[in-house]
Amino acid sequence: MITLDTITLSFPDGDGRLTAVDRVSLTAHPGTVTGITGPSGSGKSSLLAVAATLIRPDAGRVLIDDVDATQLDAGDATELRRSRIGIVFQQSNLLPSLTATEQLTVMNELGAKHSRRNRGAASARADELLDAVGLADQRGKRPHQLSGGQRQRVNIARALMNDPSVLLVDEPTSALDQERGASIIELILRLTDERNTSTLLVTHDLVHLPRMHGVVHLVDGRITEVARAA
Ligand SMILES: Nc1ncnc2c1ncn2[C@@H]1O[C@H](COP(=O)(O)OP(=O)(O)OP(=O)(O)O)[C@@H](O)[C@H]1O
Repeated sequence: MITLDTITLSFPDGDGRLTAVDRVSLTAHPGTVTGITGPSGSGKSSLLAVAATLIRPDAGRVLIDDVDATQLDAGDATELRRSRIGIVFQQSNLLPSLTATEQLTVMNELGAKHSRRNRGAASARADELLDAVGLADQRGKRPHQLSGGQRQRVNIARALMNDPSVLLVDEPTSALDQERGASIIELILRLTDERNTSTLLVTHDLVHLPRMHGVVHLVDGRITEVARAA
């Protein structure tokens, strides 16, 4: 579970500061996808970066399974991120020289020390996840040999490698056509259900929102609207 409690985040802006996220609170429960939407510059990616413990907010708490990440030192926050949080960035950041399987197994090396798998178990886990995202027959391919949709599936599988309880996804459909985008959203919904993750999904694509369990709408860093469970 993830709770963002009264998060405020600002950036230096000329002589003053620009408030990118303004007192935002939300909770995502296991097995649900909460959509975060809003116009360009409304703070969606900034909010996700705070949820990912990549940026410390000016104020507010980030509770990951009841641990307040904002109170941890950098090392413990990194450990928490690696063990509990899966992140799918907007830009595919797959490593060009690695096969799909290796993109996942390398995450095992980076995972929290106490939960690291041995090589065989990591490889079996990678196979199982690539199977789950529909890439069982593409395991040996490198990013340039995969389509945009397939690369996004590898990204999603990779984010799940270390059994996160929280899954954070930034604009997963932006580089895809409508049909492929819709199938990526369906995949995230299914994996959220099967793996019981608390998922936050940033999208500006309104067509996907009815499929989400909850939706928050941001304008100028503030929540202006909450639909359903969020
Ligand atoms: N590192 C930064 N330094 C300064 N200002 C920033 C930084 N990151 C974001 N901002 C500003 O914070 C505000 C929110 O940006 P953010 O990227 O979170 O919006 P967004 O809703 O994700 O936009 P988009 O849909 O275009 O990706 C914007 O005004 C942006 O210019």
